[in-house]
Amino acid sequence: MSVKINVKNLDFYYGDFKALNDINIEIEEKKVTAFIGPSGCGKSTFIRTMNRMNDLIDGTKHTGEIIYDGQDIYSPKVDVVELRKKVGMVFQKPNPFPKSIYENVVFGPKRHGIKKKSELDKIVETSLKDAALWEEVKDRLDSSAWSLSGGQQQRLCIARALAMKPDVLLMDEPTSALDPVATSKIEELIEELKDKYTIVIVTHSMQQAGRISDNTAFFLMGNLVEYGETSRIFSSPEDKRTEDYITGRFG
Ligand SMILES: Nc1ncnc2c1ncn2[C@@H]1O[C@H](COP(=O)(O)OP(=O)(O)OP(=O)(O)O)[C@@H](O)[C@H]1O
Repeated sequence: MSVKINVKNLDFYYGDFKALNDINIEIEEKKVTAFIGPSGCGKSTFIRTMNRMNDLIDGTKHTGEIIYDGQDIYSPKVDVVELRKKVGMVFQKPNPFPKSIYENVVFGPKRHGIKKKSELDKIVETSLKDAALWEEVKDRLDSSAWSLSGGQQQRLCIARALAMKPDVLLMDEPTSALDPVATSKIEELIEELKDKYTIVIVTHSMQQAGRISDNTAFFLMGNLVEYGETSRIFSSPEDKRTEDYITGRFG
């Protein structure tokens, strides 16, 4: 197995509150890793540390390391803008910009200095194809992104992340605001994307984790209780707390 992100002894604090406690995990390359656990256990906090989105919140601090591409992402040598380009993120609620479909996809590449129309056109087509949205929007690229359905908007947000040519895609409950049909489209898409990208997904749905992930990590009150192959975690969990959670006996 090839490790893409190696987290070592990570503690994370909001002010005095310790939200993550001594997390150690190896995220496998080109696999889907699901984070599950009850509300407030630290799943979102943890996924947000992986591209330093928590830096935007005042009063946070951490100890430990997140090794990506051979170095700690919190090292002063790391350029956060470059890091977020390589480790892209898709959020719970689709959040396209109030711009056209085309402009949403090229937003990042343009900010990174790509100006040539032919190059931008190519990025739009490739990213939308990879996000399984091209066929639905190719004749209306100039329409507002807000004219799309929720599921289409979320695929557009995935296309927007893919336009940056990321290496890792972090998804924080990407289907929680979507209906079952749109959800299954995103799940199919994730299945396809893992050929090219390392994917980490936070999900409230154990069924979803079971359907789409290769590995599952179960969190409880800031601790990583158990981590392993999804089929094993769901069929024979080693920790009683994992078993209670996946069988619905938790709490
Ligand atoms: N910006 C913040 N400031 C202070 N505390 C926070 C902040 N964000 C999260 N927390 C706290 O950190 C803990 C973990 O929250 P987090 O959102 O990571 O959990 P979660 O497992 O993703 O929950 P959910 O499934 O409900 O989204 C919670 O106790 C939460 O109240």
